Amino acid sequence: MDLVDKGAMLPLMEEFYTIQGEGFHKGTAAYFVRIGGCDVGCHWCDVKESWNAETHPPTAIEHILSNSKKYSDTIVITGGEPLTWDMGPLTQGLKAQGQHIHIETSGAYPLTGVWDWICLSPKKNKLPVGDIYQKAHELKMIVYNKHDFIFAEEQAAKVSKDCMLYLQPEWSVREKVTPLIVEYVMKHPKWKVSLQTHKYLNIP
Ligand SMILES: C[S@@+](CC[C@H](N)C(=O)[O-])C[C@H]1O[C@@H](n2cnc3c(N)ncnc32)[C@H](O)[C@@H]1O
Ligand SMILES: Nc1nc2[nH]cc(C(=O)O)c2c(=O)[nH]1
Ligand code: SF4
Ligand SMILES: [Mg+2]
Repeated sequence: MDLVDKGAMLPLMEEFYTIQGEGFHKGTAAYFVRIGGCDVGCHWCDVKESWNAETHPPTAIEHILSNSKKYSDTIVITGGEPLTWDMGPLTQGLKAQGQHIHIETSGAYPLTGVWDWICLSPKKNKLPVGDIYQKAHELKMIVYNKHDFIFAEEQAAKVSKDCMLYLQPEWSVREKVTPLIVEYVMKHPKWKVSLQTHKYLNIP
């Protein structure tokens, strides 16, 4: 649809007020906006229901703007893969309301929108494109197996020197990989551990 192509409407899956569970801003209250649509296809993705954009109603950005304003100064745009869509209109609207805007992205599509915080989480099957490596504030690598440490270092070589580096266990194998991450971070202290703390807290 034309309005979706322009970013004036977006396939909205859900919006919820919670605590950022992961990465640098872990522990901070934030309003999450989950946009449907992703073709990256991570086999361990914890929101596969987001993938098919057609199952999520095209929603006017004005609706997202007025809802988000009621809840928080900090907005996290996630998905699905939010950069599937033009994030310009939504983020300009949020900025105009004085909100801080964060994105959770694989970087698989060109960066659009204005952002206060970019969390880049690269995926092997569809690598980040364009200049997002230099713009990312944090790099959050998911560890499912041992090879993911090698992939993590390859990706860390591409980000800016000020970018925070996180290793996060893939949830279904957390008992196996968390000890490996702990050992790795002690050996390579430029990395920090990120846990999906919202799942331990039983919050969204
Ligand atoms: C669901 S994704 C949506 C945003 C974007 N598509 C991305 O992958 O960055 C949000 C975050 O959850 C992470 N994630 C997804 N499934 C996970 C899992 N099973 N275990 C740990 N982290 C996961 C992603 O790597 C990403 O950092
Ligand atoms: N609480 C909470 N924190 C999160 N950080 C990143 C999430 C995401 O799915 O993008 C997420 C999420 O789904 N819930
Ligand atoms: S890129 Fe993100 S939303 Fe898409 S499949 Fe991977 S983890 Fe899931
Ligand atoms: Mg999540």
